[in-house]
Amino acid sequence: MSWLQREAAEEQPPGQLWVHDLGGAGPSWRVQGVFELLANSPLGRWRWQLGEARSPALSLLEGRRRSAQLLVLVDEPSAGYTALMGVLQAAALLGNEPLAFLLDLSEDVARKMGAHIQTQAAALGLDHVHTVWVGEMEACAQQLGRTLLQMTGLRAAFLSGPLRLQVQAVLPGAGLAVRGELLQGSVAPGERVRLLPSGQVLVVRAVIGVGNSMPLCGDVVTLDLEGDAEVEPGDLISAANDPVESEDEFQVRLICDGRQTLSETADWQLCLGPAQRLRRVHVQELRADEQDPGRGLLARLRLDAPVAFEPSSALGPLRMFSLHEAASGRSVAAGMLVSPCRAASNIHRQAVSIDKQARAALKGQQPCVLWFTGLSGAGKSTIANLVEQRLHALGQHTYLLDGDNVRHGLNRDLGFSDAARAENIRRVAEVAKLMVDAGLIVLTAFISPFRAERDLARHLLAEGEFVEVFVDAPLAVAEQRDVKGLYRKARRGELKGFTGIDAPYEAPEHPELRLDTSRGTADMAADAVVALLLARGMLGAGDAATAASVRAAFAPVLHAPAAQAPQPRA
Ligand SMILES: Nc1ncnc2c1ncn2[C@@H]1O[C@H](COP(=O)(O)OS(=O)(=O)O)[C@@H](OP(=O)(O)O)[C@H]1O
Ligand SMILES: Nc1ncnc2c1ncn2[C@@H]1O[C@H](COP(=O)(O)OP(=O)(O)O)[C@@H](O)[C@H]1O
Repeated sequence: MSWLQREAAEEQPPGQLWVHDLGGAGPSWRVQGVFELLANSPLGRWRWQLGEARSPALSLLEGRRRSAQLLVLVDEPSAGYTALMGVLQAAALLGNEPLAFLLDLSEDVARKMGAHIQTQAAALGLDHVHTVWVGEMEACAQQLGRTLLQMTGLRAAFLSGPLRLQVQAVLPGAGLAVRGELLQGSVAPGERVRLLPSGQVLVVRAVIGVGNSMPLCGDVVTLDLEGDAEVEPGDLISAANDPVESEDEFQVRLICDGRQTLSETADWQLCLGPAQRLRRVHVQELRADEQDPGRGLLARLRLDAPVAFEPSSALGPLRMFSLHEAASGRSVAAGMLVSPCRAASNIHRQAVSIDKQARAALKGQQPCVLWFTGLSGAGKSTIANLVEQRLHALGQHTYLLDGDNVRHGLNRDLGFSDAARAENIRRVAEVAKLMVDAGLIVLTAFISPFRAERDLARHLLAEGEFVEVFVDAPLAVAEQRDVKGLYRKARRGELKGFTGIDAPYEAPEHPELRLDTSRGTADMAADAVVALLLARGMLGAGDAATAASVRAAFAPVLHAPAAQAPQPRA
């Protein structure tokens, strides 16, 4: 057993139970007995924590932020139906969270109250509300254990989503190892993951979970990671090609402790998810929700650094936070991220009558992106240029986005770290998508060394709109060409992190076209690209006459033997 495995096994935490006590008098000795039995039960090592007596919304939100299962303790018949309603409304506010009520009441009162809870829950559209009666302690512990497993099981539904793991601890020792709760998806050795908010891409060397079984959502796992990155508790590890967003300014909904009044001028700290990492935050535009005063306050928050978030997610740790007074550390409110405040906030998508198809039809073409990827000097720019000339001559509307040029303008703030390259490609992909929406045939010529970012670009576009062209020249050939003298500099050690020398290039596995530029000429390669577009019916889509003239112009290429023109991969 490695030190990492030993450490992971020792620190495997039990399930967390967040208890909201409706009456406020604390759990009776019988309830404590039930919890005691549950803590040592084969149905899970549940550890309970009593939430502070505060508003139900605040309390439940705090529990979900910690990723705990929510349990409401009802121990007086007079706890009243209004209070119960408050809890159910809070659960609805949080978005149909699984919730259990533990009824420490006489049997007939418990039965009536249980029926009432279920009726009200159904009226509010809550599907996952359970009631458990505290009768005989052993039986109650068993029923509660099964209920909790069922509630946890709901979370296993998240297994199919993209990976989301919040880092709770960075383990000391050699290499980079982190521990955190698997919130969604799965993770396996060899996978590329993206650390957020930094955007760094790392490779998973080993996953140490519970025993030898595959870790499930809710499990705490330890990841042994390959790569160099600054990781802190609170960071999020996500699927490399399906990351969540990061932002530093949000519209939020706040639920305050009844005794507190918030002020915009005070110093606040925010804690997102269960990782307990506090961030300085500036509260702005604090106001009541006039349309729905019962749902707390609305505010705009600006953090000192971006955080990974997913307001639309059902995962509490990616959208629920607690707010603390900076001076005392006291928690004064809980809240939910509603949306990021980008420059374009308050702008809503509008159905437009002139859409991509209409624009493309006017141009008589089928918009797409020709994504050229390959080593520096492989021939991306040369070939993309020639292809654009050919398409232009055929009356097609094009635009060429070239690495060197974009880096002088839109992306002048980006260097060549993994994260900067990823952001470079993300922005280019977004721009290309807009241009496709405008009806253009877009050509991009970027090294784009990582598969994940190229996949991201592919997924931004509709089926068939992304044509990946692998401009494949062996490193030795590209290096010998050394168009800009950069390989020589890199070999002399004057240029660090140069692709192919000391920075990686991940060749496409299934490109639409592979061009071996060490064999054919640039002209032949350009013809092959046009031939592919023709073969796919992507040129001259507007009218039959254009289509015929395009085909006539490229007849020699279409019939060229394989030896002369590189052919698309099957
Ligand atoms: N460290 C390092 N690694 C690779 N390339 C470097 C580097 N530093 C500068 N250059 C020059 O930048 C061009 C590549 O920019 P890209 O935007 O295409 O790169 S990336 O794919 O986003 O990583 C590339 O131009 P091309 O040869 O046209 O690809 C290089 O001229
Ligand atoms: N078959 C070929 N395809 C493309 N370029 C070629 C080919 N054979 C030789 N070259 C030369 O290789 C160099 C490629 O440079 P460039 O297009 O700038 O590459 P990159 O896009 O990777 O930066 C050019 O000088 C070009 O003339």
